[in-house]
Amino acid sequence: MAAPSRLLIRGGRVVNDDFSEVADVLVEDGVVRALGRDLLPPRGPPSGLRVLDAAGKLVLPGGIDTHTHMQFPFMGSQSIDDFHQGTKAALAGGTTMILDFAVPQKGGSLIEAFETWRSWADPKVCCDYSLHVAVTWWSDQVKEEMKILVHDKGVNSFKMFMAYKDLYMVRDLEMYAAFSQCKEIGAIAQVHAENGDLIAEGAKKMLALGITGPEGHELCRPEAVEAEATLRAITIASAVNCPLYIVHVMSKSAAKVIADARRDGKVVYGEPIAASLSTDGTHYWSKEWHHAAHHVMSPPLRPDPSTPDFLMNLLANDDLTTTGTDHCTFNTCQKALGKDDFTKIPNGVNGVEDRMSVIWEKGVHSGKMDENRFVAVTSTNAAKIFNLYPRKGRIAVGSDADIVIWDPKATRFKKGGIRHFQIPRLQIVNHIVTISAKTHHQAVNFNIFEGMVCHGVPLVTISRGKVVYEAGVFSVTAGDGKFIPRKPFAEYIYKRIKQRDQTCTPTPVERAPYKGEVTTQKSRVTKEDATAGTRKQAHP
Ligand SMILES: NC(=O)NCCC(=O)O
Ligand SMILES: [Zn+2]
Ligand SMILES: [Zn+2]
Repeated sequence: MAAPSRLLIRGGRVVNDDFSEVADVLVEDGVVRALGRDLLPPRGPPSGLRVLDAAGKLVLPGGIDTHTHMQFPFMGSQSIDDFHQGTKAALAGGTTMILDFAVPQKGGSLIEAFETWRSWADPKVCCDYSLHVAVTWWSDQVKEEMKILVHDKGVNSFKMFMAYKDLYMVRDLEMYAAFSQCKEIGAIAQVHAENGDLIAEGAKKMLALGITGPEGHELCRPEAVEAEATLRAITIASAVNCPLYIVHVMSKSAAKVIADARRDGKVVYGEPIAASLSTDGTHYWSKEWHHAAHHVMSPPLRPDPSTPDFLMNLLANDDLTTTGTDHCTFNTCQKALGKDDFTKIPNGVNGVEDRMSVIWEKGVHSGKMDENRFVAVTSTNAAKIFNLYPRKGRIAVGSDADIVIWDPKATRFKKGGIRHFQIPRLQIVNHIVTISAKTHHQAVNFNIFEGMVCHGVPLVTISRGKVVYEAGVFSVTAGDGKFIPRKPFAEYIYKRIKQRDQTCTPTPVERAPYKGEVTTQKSRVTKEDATAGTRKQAHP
């Protein structure tokens, strides 16, 4: 990346998760150097300082998308957004960091998977990124590799799949072992919570009924299948006092399980995604096969149309904590691998470019959350959980200058008549964005948010001090983004865990030794003994 420029973002309303204030932000060498009123000298900007006027706009920490799958080899295909186009699209939507997943095959090395993903991402990424690593099987080698990944490679989160039977699915005892190791090395356990056995049986049943279309995908994995696995994962994590993060919360039932667990004091976090917060599973019944197929993801979107509102309310009140997208895109011809059998449709939807505007629209514009909560759920909470805070997820002196100048007002430029202008590949009318596959920057040829009108618009995106996207134009090159290593034992999640280890570990009851008679133990109980025993009990 070219030498970071000096920037002064002037007069905007700086929004953090806990506080908003009108202030200038001075950016130098990729970080925030100063924050305050009237930072511009009265004689004007010194040479080499670019001034961005943010009056009337919001100045937000860049978004952190906690869940993406760029160029993921999956279900006989590879997701079409690679680390280049996918991260460029992220920047256009106001997201300045993604957390992607390195996923080894069963029996494969976690470290090799991690290095493979790095070799794909490093030369291509346009925004900063980090990697979660999946645990798809269990052995001493996996246990050791988790430790190495944490100590030497900057990983502090491991994901277990409870679904995708025979591919990635792990069983309860494997999860117990993996969660125990996470706790030992200071990582957070993540789960894709769905009962893989029930799904496999349900899928057979649907196919036997002649249901081969995308509706079969939802029918074989109803809400209870997600809720049961969510509760099971929380129960296992709680048994080993390990912090747990439930990825892609898709249903009201699963969200209720998480909310109940949090109210019970469990250290568990739920991540709804842009899709589950704004659209629903009625699309699976569309008469257009390609339309229905483009919504196929796991867990599925829910046919209950009250789901998005419900999840957004829980996100607003902290029952749910972060937001991702599970951005894992496949073009129509790739989805068509499953044209005769829904189980073969590559799973995944878009969202990396859309998340910020969608959550603004459905969360803030709707009145469910304020601008500070918006920042909490789109960046700060993720930064805290994954130990990136306050480098990321905050605008403060010393933080990385990952900043978005955000226009929250639909008609602020209007002075008589509609100001309607078109800038390359982004259609804005009075700064209202209408999402469309025709104008988005994502590689995929379909957008599940097609036609959604959003009032919150990223005008300028700044990545580590450099303006990378402005008025529809990119100034970024593949490889400009950086891998951001993460340290273990994030205080935000581990303070409670450590304290509980000290104070909540069971201790034996101190009592005088039993001095009475003890029956002799027999190596094998005969039928006569058993009968005699029963008689003895019945007539003491
Ligand atoms: N979610 C999905 O459908 N595709 C990506 C893989 C996963 O996260 O389960
Ligand atoms: Zn998943
Ligand atoms: Zn995923």
